[in-house]
This record gives sequence, C-alpha cells and structure tokens, in this order.
Amino acid sequence: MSQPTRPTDAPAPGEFGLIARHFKRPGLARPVQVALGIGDDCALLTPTPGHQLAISSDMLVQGRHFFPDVDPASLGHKALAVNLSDLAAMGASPLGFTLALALPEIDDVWLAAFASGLFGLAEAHACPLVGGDTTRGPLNICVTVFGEVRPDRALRRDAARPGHDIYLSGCTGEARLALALMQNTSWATENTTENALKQVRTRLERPSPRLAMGQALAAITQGSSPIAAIDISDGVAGDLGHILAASGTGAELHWAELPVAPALAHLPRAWQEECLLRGGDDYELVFTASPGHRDAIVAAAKACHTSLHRIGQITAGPGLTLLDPSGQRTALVTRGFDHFA
Ligand SMILES: Nc1ncnc2c1ncn2[C@@H]1O[C@H](COP(=O)(O)OP(=O)(O)OP(=O)(O)O)[C@@H](O)[C@H]1O
Ligand SMILES: Cc1ncc(C[n+]2csc(CCOP(=O)(O)O)c2C)c(N)n1
Ligand SMILES: [Mg+2]
Repeated sequence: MSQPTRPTDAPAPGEFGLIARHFKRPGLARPVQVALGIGDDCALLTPTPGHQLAISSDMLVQGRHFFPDVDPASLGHKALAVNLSDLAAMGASPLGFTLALALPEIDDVWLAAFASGLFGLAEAHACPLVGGDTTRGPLNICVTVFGEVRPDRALRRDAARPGHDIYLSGCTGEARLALALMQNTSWATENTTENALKQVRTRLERPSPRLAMGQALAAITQGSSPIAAIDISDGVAGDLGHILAASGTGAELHWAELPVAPALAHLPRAWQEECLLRGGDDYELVFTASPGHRDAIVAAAKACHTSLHRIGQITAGPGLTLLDPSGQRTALVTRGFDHFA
C-alpha cells in the first residue's frame, strides 16, 4: 500500500520549509544585479561594469553580541545593519547578502519576527537576501554582504594624510551606555535617568548603517586627495587606530568637539571617555579628508540628513593624542573591543 503523500501546496517541513516560509522573498529580487538568487548551489550576481565587488562578513553570537532574550526583530535588523555598516565604510552600494544561521530549534513565531527585522532593513536599502545556510546548533547568525564600488572611489583605511581633518558621523557612546544599563552596572544606573534606557537601547539594538554618507564620501574622494573611512564597531580609539596603522600616521582628537548624547551628559568624565572613545557597537563612520573638502563634506552630510562633527586632525608623528580644552594632552591607547583580550 502506498504511503499517503503530502498535498503539493502544503508547506514543507524541516530545514527547507523553514527557508521557504521565512527567507524567500521574491518581491525584493533585483533582476539586474541578482541573476540567480535563493535555490541553486550558488547565487549569481552581476556588478555594474567598471565596479569592484566589496565583500564583508560579520557574525553575531548569543552571549557575545546579544542577550538570549533579545527581541528577534531587532536581532534580524542588527545582523544585517552591522554588515551594511562595513559597506558604508568602504563607500560601497549594496548588491545583496547571504545569511548563515544556526538555530537550536524551529520556532516559527521567533523566525517570523527575526525575518521582519531583517527584511525591513534589507528593503530600506534595496539589498536582497540571495542565499545562505541553515543548520541546527547554538544560536549564531553570520551575514555576508556583497556590494560594489568604483575602484578609484573606495574609502580605504590607508588613505589618511598628515593635516587631514577627522570627522565623526552622528555620535558614539549610547550603545555602550545601554549595555552597561542592561548589565545593571552602577556607574551607568547611578548617572542615567530611567527614560534614557529606551533611547540608548534602540541605538544598541537597531543601529542605522550610514550608507548614504559613505556613498556621498565616495563621490568626493579623489586619487590626489583621498578619503579614509572606518565604521565604529570596536570603539573610536581602536577603529581610528586601524586607519592610523594602515596610513602610517598619528592623530589628535579634540575632546571639546566630540558630540555627547543627552543620555551621557551626567556621566563622570572617565565614563564619558569610556563610552565615547572605547565603547563600540556604534556603527557610525570615522573618516579623514583634506581641509580642501570641508565644504563638500558638510554639504554631503546635510544632503544625507546625517549630523557630522570635525573631531581632530591627522598628524605626521605616530600615536593618538586627546587634547583637552585646557590644552592638556593625553596619550590614548589605540585598542578597541577584542574578543580575546
Ligand atoms: N577568519 C578570518 N579569515 C580571514 N580574514 C578575516 C577573518 N576574520 C577577520 N578577517 C579580516 O580581518 C580584517 C579585520 O576584521 P574585523 O572583523 O576586525 O573587521 P572590522 O571591519 O574591523 O570589524 P567588524 O567585524 O566589527 O566590522 C578584515 O579585513 C576581515 O576581512
Ligand atoms: C551581550 C553583549 N555583550 C557585549 C556586547 C558588546 N560587544 C560585543 S561585540 C562588540 C564589538 C563588535 O563586535 P565584532 O568585533 O565581533 O564585530 C561589542 C561592543 C554586546 N553588544 N552584547
Ligand atoms: Mg568594519
């Protein structure tokens, strides 16, 4: 006797059903850039002629990057946001992304929320999901983004020059404060109002990748006067340190020019410094440019509705120095968040 068969229109169970239910979104397909998306052994992407591919991977691990009870929609958003932020820091435009997912079990309610956060941001930046991998295991999310940029327009870390200005998009520190508040750390709870938590938690859980700003900077950079950029995942001191190391320069940061978000206003100075310069999880851009580009950069930030601060200068001598309004100089360690420190 033959086994009863599943009707062909019933949802498939297991791994492939999960992919079909939550991750196939034909509405997002970009036929020009994505020649072949989810369903074959590889996705096939077609970059614009004359452009280079920009590729970056970032993984989010439960307990390392997020708390076990995190809102799944926020987690979906952040998994893509931290990757798009790397494209922004290169001045690249998104083509698509892959999603490698380890899940302890299939929880359709959790997955639907995760997918809503993920695709919400993917749609906002016209960046389709083109493939991935799904396995059973401790919750772990690894996104790889693919973007494109013209070879002479990429915002490379080795492009800082002595005398160039240092800029910061938005402001840093709120994510670090949110983490400290969620961990009930006394320096944070004792110096922050109750209603600050909601604002700073959004900054930690739903960062906004600065793609428009990165692409605007890519339109300004020139071979003879290049722009260097990095996104702040590990803290300003550590990430600016990567620019300095790659460019063989030093830098001076001006404390008075660093923007301080209202939630951080009442922190003691040492904790403000920790949040602003060493916190991480900010996904803002730090970039350097010749003073000759000042007007173009201010106009670009305005056009992108991105707030911008000029926070220091690149120096010929090595090292990172913090300059106080009193004129006092302090050496800063160019080290950021390190998973193995
Ligand atoms: N396992 C690995 N194999 C090969 N290259 C790696 C590996 N891990 C990191 N890299 C490379 O090392 C460089 C620094 O990686 P890192 O993850 O610190 O990137 P980032 O942009 O500085 O930080 P973030 O991951 O927070 O975006 C990148 O060029 C990255 O591609
Ligand atoms: C639960 C929890 N603990 C700690 C942190 C802070 N944190 C983790 S990784 C990282 C740097 C960027 O990661 P990577 O270098 O891997 O891209 C930061 C600032 C968090 N967000 N959640
Ligand atoms: Mg980066």
